[in-house]
Amino acid sequence: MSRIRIKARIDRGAFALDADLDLPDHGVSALFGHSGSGKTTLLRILAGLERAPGAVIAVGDETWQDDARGVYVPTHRRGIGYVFQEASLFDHLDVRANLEFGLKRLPPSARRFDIGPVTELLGIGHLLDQRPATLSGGERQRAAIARTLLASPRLLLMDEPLAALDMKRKQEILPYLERLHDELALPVVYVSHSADEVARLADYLVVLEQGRVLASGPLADTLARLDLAANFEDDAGVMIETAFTGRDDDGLSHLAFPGGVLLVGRRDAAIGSRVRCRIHARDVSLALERPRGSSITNILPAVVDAVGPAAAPGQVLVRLKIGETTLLARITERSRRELGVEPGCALWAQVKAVALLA
Ligand SMILES: Nc1ncnc2c1ncn2[C@@H]1O[C@H](COP(=O)(O)OP(=O)(O)OP(=O)(O)O)[C@@H](O)[C@H]1O
Repeated sequence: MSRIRIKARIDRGAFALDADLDLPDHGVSALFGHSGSGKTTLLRILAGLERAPGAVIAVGDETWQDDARGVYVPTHRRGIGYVFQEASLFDHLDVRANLEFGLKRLPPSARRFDIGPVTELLGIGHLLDQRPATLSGGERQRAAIARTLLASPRLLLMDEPLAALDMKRKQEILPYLERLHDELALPVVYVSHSADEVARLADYLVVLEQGRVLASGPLADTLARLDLAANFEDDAGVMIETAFTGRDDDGLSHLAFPGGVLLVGRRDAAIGSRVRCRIHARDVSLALERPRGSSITNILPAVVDAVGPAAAPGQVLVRLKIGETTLLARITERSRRELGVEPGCALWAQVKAVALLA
């Protein structure tokens, strides 16, 4: 299978980056890490905006940098679309002219996307005659993404595209980013320091810390790793792929996963459709016997797989298996001791909240 290969070192004195990554050439790969961990630096090296001496950068069968072989493809010939935190649009042009800007520079044979489908995808068809200054932050960002797509990139790089937006605008734009993910055959490398954003949008996750790659793997497996939980802090938790299997008369929807079923609020979906669920470790508690008289709907039989430290002092994370599916629970060290929670224990996981991501 075709891959995105990034092998790069850079030494800035106070900061050193040393990465050797092999990302899938499809879907969304997230670069996650705290501020200053090197996410943007890595993206800039991939784009050719910053040159790491000796680096090897290859996307599929195209090599963009291999200094040992004297290969260096400049940024403008890499076929990259770059979306930044702040939407970059020409303020003196209306949205339509902004969109046409990238498109018109390409010969028709090189155009992968058309204005109609792209404006529909990003929900900006009604904004085409407006100037960027009259748009909301979320609309501007959607227009900027549309413009980038219309330049027909081979690879889309997104650097915290939601960071400048408030929560309401973030929620407004996320469904469009999901559609991008589902409907376009365009690999995306997405920089974020939000575990929840990553859980919602990514397929593959790279965790960076102080310029080093701590982990690199499929999203669900990587979010479920106990040794990384401290990096996700209060947002530690898993992502579970489920299938909608039906609804009870009282409106509760059934989401099946390998090992069990989650019951969630009303959801209108086609039978069999896939739903991503996010369960934070902070929303899972444990009981040795099946709780009775609890208002919690999702109480699942589980077996303890491993126990590790949580980011907060006095707390631990417990990795659980429910059939083939992994769940994380955050409890206090005292509860762990008192309940005797050890690998191999069979107990009950009470899930207080399930966030439906798509
Ligand atoms: N042009 C530069 N020259 C020197 N140092 C830089 C330069 N750009 C970034 N740095 C430093 O390199 C380190 C990594 O920065 P980078 O922007 O890659 O991190 P990041 O993970 O993207 O952070 P953030 O989430 O805050 O954007 C930081 O210590 C930063 O101060």
